[in-house]
Amino acid sequence: MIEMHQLSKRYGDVLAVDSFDVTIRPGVVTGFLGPNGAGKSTTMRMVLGLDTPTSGSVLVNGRPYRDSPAPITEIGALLEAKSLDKGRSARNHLLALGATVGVGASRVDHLLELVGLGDVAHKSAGSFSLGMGQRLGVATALLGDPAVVMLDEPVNGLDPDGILWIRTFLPALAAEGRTVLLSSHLMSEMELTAQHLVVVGRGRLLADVSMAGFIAGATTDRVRISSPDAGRLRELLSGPGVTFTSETRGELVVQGIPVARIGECAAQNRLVLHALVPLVPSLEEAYRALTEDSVQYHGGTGWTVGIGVPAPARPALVP
Ligand SMILES: Nc1ncnc2c1ncn2[C@@H]1O[C@H](COP(=O)(O)OP(=O)(O)OP(=O)(O)O)[C@@H](O)[C@H]1O
Repeated sequence: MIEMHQLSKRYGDVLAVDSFDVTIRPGVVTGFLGPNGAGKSTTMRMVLGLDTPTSGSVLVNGRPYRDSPAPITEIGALLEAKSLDKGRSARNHLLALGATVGVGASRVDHLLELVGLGDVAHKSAGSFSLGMGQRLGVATALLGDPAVVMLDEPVNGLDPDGILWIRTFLPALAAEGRTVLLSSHLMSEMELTAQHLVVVGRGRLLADVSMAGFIAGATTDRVRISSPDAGRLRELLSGPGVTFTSETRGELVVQGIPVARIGECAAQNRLVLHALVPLVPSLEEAYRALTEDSVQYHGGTGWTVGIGVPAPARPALVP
């Protein structure tokens, strides 16, 4: 378990982490989300004792990580996949690290197989692709069979097979009773992997809530209509504030008009409906709605972050 108590970090004028009160619990994968510069890496560095909090504290399994008598069994982390001795083979890299903490060859070989590097165990880690380096980083994090696993962007550079592996592997680690904290900018993967979310923006805690609660709190007013009279319905529903975001033969997605009004309109005009479905937002839509005010670094394409509609009132996302 990771417990943050009023955890804060200031770099000069920048309050990178502002009074986080968060507990990352065992048994589930917790996703750590936030725009660039939100404070995720700073938080993870403080968890590991690599950065000292300006104020507040963070405990790993009940004590500061620096005070742990057997740190490698407390927490395994992947922060920078390429921080390894590139001259060594993958196996020798793990053996060298393992030797400092009493982990032997059989566990190293088991881990290499587990992360899919068994066939290249004797290749130089310096020749590894980004994705292979990520796999080796995950193996390194797991060397000490740690109770807490913390991975920063582990999916970065992985091929589809590797992405699928992370998607099943991390929930399996959590199901064993471990605490798993995962940061990623890949929303679709996060939605499939994490059961709980901690969302930060500009150093502030924006949400600490279950995945289901997060998505349920962000309603969209998009409705999918399937009807042989789709063209006529479109004419009748058109008006100020109403947009049609997708249209194929016999199907419309309309935004800006309540679902009940659409049904009434169809009934009044004796139009046949095959389906009238309020659309559930994706994690990406829910995330953008919550963080659109917290994005500091916008691209220069004229594209606006956010889903184009005002964020609806949402239930509290921080306990
Ligand atoms: N060593 C440092 N010195 C000064 N400022 C720093 C330092 N580390 C981070 N910052 C600042 O703290 C803020 C939070 O940075 P951090 O790297 O924690 O964000 P992040 O959420 O991990 O971003 P990203 O998603 O881009 O990795 C940023 O404004 C960053 O510029």
